[in-house]
Amino acid sequence: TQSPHATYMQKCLSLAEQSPPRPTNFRVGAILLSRKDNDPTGSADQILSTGYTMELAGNTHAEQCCFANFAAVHGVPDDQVGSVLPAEPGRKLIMYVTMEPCGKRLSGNAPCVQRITRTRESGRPGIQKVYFGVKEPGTFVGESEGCRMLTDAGIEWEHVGGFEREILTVATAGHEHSEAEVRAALGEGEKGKAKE
Ligand SMILES: Nc1nc(=O)c(N)c(NC[C@H](O)[C@H](O)[C@H](O)COP(=O)(O)O)[nH]1
Ligand SMILES: [Zn+2]
Repeated sequence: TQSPHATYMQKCLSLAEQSPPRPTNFRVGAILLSRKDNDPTGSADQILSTGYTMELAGNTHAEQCCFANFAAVHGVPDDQVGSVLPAEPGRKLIMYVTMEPCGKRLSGNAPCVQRITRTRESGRPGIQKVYFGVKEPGTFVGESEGCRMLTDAGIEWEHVGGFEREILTVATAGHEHSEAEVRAALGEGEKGKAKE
């Protein structure tokens, strides 16, 4: 059975390409969906929302826009999105995102891992699993904390391989040394050469 992860990662990449390039963040795309239990091909998936970096006004992240878009459709403020996300038995909420959700932001705005964990408040199941295409490169915050924080919050995560170079190229398009950053993140920097 063909897993749906690659298809969704490519959809997230298309979303990320709509993000305006900036030197101060990464261009990322995110999809929120509801998946029926024991449906490995995602044949019964229901897409609930999508988002990309700076889709909404201000210094907004893809995951943040994904939640904000859903909250807007349901007439609640962003920080109450958990109260309107579906909580159906036999289905799970899943997020696909091109880059590991941030655990820390230089701007000091609420990190996306916090926004994801908050969907599990007041007894609602919220987001159960996050699939991402690359770990966050060290450009802004050094060693990324997102995965560890998701695990600490009891949220599963999984890396979907195969799109690293494309994801990083799109993510860093607004950066002055994008190519070097991509090579470094892929481990093709000085260290990489030594291995050859
Ligand atoms: N997963 C993820 N989705 C995004 O949409 C996005 N822009 C980032 N980027 C992570 C990076 O760590 C922060 O962009 C910098 O730390 C700057 O912080 P601000 O974005 O200004 O709050 N990460
Ligand atoms: Zn974020």
